[in-house]
Amino acid sequence: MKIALLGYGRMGKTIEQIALQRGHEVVLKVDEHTKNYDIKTADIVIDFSIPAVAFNNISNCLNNNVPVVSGTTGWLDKFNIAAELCKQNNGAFIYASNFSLGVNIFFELNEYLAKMMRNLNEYQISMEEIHHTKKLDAPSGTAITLAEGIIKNSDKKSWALNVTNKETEIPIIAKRINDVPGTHSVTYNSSIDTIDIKHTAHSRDGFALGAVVAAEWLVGKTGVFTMKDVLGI
Ligand SMILES: NC(=O)C1=CN([C@@H]2O[C@H](COP(=O)(O)OP(=O)(O)OC[C@H]3O[C@@H](n4cnc5c(N)ncnc54)[C@H](OP(=O)(O)O)[C@@H]3O)[C@@H](O)[C@H]2O)C=CC1
Ligand SMILES: O=C(O)C1=N[C@H](C(=O)O)C[C@H](O)C1
Repeated sequence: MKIALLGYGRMGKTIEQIALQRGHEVVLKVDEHTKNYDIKTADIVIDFSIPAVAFNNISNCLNNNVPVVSGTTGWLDKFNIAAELCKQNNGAFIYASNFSLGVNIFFELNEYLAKMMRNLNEYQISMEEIHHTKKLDAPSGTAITLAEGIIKNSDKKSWALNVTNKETEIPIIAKRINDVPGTHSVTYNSSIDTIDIKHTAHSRDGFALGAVVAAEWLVGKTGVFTMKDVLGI
């Protein structure tokens, strides 16, 4: 496949390495300084850019009939507009807050646990995410997906960053430490015991591999998809 990378930072560079190892060609690399470029030279775009430009990048792809995989977080207030644009243009689009296989298994485990904990009111739930100090958004997209998975399967109604006084809110503590690639945990605490589930990324390779696998899967399809579709879980 001919791949265009919108965003050529930590993730763009890791994706390039994995794409080349899997026999693909990177025909375009766009960063903040790239002036004029044509995404139509590519079979697929992979967008790992910044929250402020992700929606424009995705719209540009959909308006030019180029399939697009996006992992950029922090722009999801416009997700429904992007999904509608994809449908109108008969395009192809996958967004995931986290492309790694391990985290997508963790998402399933989180929902299963939330269902089991639903009526156990003696347990207090909390979440923690830890990332490197260069991260622009908080809480992480992955933490928001985890919180949504709990809300869908419990009587919690919303999440709150760092502090909450409301029984119906899930507190998400966001920590920024050195070069941490991404650590997420969900904790149910009672006076008797604590149940923790945790995913620790050791590098960015899992995110990048998942994004390239999603791109390979998306080419030739039309619709708005998720990593559940790609992984068949
Ligand atoms: N879904 C997932 O699995 C994962 C998602 N992410 C998300 O991916 C995004 C990128 O992360 P990361 O690579 O660490 O961030 P970086 O800051 O390292 O990279 C962002 C890149 O976007 C570029 N950029 C800035 N403006 C534009 C623009 N107008 N058009 C195109 N590119 C632009 C930057 O350019 P310049 O270098 O010139 O500043 C940089 O190359 C974040 O939102 C992060 O949360 C991260 C890991 C996994
Ligand atoms: O910015 C990052 O680095 C990461 N962002 C994603 C998120 O916001 O969840 C995924 C991963 O945790 C790394």
